[in-house]
Amino acid sequence: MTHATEKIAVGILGATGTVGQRFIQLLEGHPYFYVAALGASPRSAGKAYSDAASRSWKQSTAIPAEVASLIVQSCEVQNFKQCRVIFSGLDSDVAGEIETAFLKAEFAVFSNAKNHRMDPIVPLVVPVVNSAHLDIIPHQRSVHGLKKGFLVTNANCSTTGLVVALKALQDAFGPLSRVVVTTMQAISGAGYPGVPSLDILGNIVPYISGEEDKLETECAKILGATNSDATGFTAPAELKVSASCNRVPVIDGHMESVMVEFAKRPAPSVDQITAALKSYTSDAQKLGVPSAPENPIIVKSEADRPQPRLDIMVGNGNAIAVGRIRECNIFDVKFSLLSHNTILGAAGSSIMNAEIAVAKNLI
Ligand SMILES: NC(=O)C1=CN([C@@H]2O[C@H](COP(=O)(O)OP(=O)(O)OC[C@H]3O[C@@H](n4cnc5c(N)ncnc54)[C@H](OP(=O)(O)O)[C@@H]3O)[C@@H](O)[C@H]2O)C=CC1
Ligand SMILES: N[C@@H](CC(=O)OP(=O)(O)O)C(=O)O
Repeated sequence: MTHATEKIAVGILGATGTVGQRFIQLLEGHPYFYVAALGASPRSAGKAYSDAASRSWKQSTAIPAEVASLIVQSCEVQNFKQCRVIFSGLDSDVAGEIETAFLKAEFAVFSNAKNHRMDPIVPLVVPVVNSAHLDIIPHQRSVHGLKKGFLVTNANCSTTGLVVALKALQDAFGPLSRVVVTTMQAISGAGYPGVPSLDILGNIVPYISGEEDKLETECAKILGATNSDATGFTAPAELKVSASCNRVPVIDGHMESVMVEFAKRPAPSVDQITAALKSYTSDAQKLGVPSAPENPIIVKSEADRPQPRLDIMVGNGNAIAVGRIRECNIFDVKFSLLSHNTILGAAGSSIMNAEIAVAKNLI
């Protein structure tokens, strides 16, 4: 059989960027999807992908041959008619309007950009945490008068790693009251060409524009639930998150130092917390989608782990690594976590969300 009869045609918007490239790499040989169209800015439109991305391609695998020769399109709906699914890695300066146009044209849109994340009828889904939030899609469709189209967003990449651990703790021990997180974020988080080498080599920059606000607001939406008629989301009342974000000279992988306080007393012990993190499972696993990691959380027992260079590919980049779980003399527990910012933190989550949407017959 041909691709078209076996697999679902997908388009990638922002295909030349850091996230777009990761989509192309992860979709090579994907069992459900094949790349049928690519979009980027007017600077790239009209060129073969291999020419448009010749300088910016930074993946450790080559551009797949069937993608290299595709002509990059401008991000207009009529250029993607053959696609059912749109993965967006668009710059947030343009993502809002372009993604809305694709939604209204009945595409299933999976976005990495911040623009629609806090929209009250858009699910903000980390696939190993809250895929149940896809239940709002029938309501979203009815609001927009759509039959097949919908829009799902991923979280900010630092939020993504954090909420996996927080969800495991919330499921096991009830509501969390306070979370303090300090991030050490890789330069690939800033896209390409990103942070100038003179700013980051041998240095740490204690500021990432807008990042702390996103961590502080997105966690509550993700850790909340859909309301009883699946027309909105309710956030956990108790949760307060405070974030401090830093850019560090690491290529891929966001590390986070996390302190957590539980709402209920007495707080669980370090052993109970460790066991809960190790045994955490997600709906993505239960649905058996191809990208779901066997264990969403890998607990490292060595005193000096996780580390980006050694642990970044846990679960093929779709799990998080947690270590240094210990008592905290201000809150209840503290630990370090690591997640892949362009896999689980971006393209990998979008792809797993789309796999889940297929499993739930939304596509
Ligand atoms: N990098 C990461 O770790 C994460 C990124 N994100 C989000 O994902 C999105 C992409 O990020 P990233 O890949 O890092 O960014 P990049 O800057 O590397 O890529 C941006 C992409 O957007 C395209 N683009 C820019 N302007 C336009 C335009 N006017 N019309 C159409 N396309 C345009 C670019 O095309 P061209 O090459 O032609 O200029 C490029 O393909 C952003 O919204 C970002 O916030 C989310 C989570 C993690
Ligand atoms: N701001 C993140 C990446 C990103 O683009 O996030 P967002 O999609 O929330 O703007 C980083 O710099 O590491």
